[in-house]
Amino acid sequence: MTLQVRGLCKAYGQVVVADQIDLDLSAGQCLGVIGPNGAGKSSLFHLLTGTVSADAGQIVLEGTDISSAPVHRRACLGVARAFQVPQPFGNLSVFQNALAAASFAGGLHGDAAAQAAADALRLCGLAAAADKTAGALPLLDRKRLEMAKAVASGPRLLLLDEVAGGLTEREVHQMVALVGELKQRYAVIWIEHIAQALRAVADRIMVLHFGRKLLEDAPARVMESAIVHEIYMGVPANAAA
Ligand SMILES: Nc1ncnc2c1ncn2[C@@H]1O[C@H](COP(=O)(O)OP(=O)(O)OP(=O)(O)O)[C@@H](O)[C@H]1O
Repeated sequence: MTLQVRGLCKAYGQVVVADQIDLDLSAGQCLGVIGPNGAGKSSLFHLLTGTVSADAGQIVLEGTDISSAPVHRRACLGVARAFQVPQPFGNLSVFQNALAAASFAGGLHGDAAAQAAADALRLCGLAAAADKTAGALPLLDRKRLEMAKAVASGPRLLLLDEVAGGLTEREVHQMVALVGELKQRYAVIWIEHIAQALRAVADRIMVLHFGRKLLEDAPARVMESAIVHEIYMGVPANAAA
């Protein structure tokens, strides 16, 4: 098991962002995460990466308890995140961006870092763009680079934060194909508002609301569930029965 989370809790005063969250995820699996604005989706990623510390609960990555580990330690152990808004070093080349991720987040040096960067670019469809200036890439390629940086760091757990947001329908298909490739190697958690993208690649979808896991099930069952209709469309669960 790549990731085991037990009883994860976090509140900011009265605002509960994680309420006894349990998760189990293995390499080869993609867990989709949905929920209305403020449900606690981004907070879950902050708690997993360590940018925010939990009030209670346990996070175990490949058998190592990382609950109290700082951000850089978790990154070296294999927690990687691709952000919704790509944040490349705009003046550096695509390759240099991937190399920086392999070096600083992945802890690699010399040839090993260069190899990891090249492999990540190839996997993410950016090999031909390696020498381009990162800031000049079109949006889909900037998103690919965001994923490649995460891959170059040597992840075990890949956290994808709305990586399909802002893309055209055709580009969303390409992103789905890429996530499908990545999940064959890593455990993937994907926060995404685009339902058909999650349906296409997620093995399970978790629904968060006020920090609580309301549901975790196969995508089709989640999308058809009365709970999801209620929290997104205001249709009372008992009215759908
Ligand atoms: N540092 C903080 N201090 C106080 N409240 C916070 C803090 N970070 C998040 N919150 C609150 O916690 C709640 C959950 O926020 P979070 O960003 O996790 O939600 P989300 O599901 O990712 O929402 P969205 O879809 O809008 O990105 C929100 O009400 C937010 O205002």
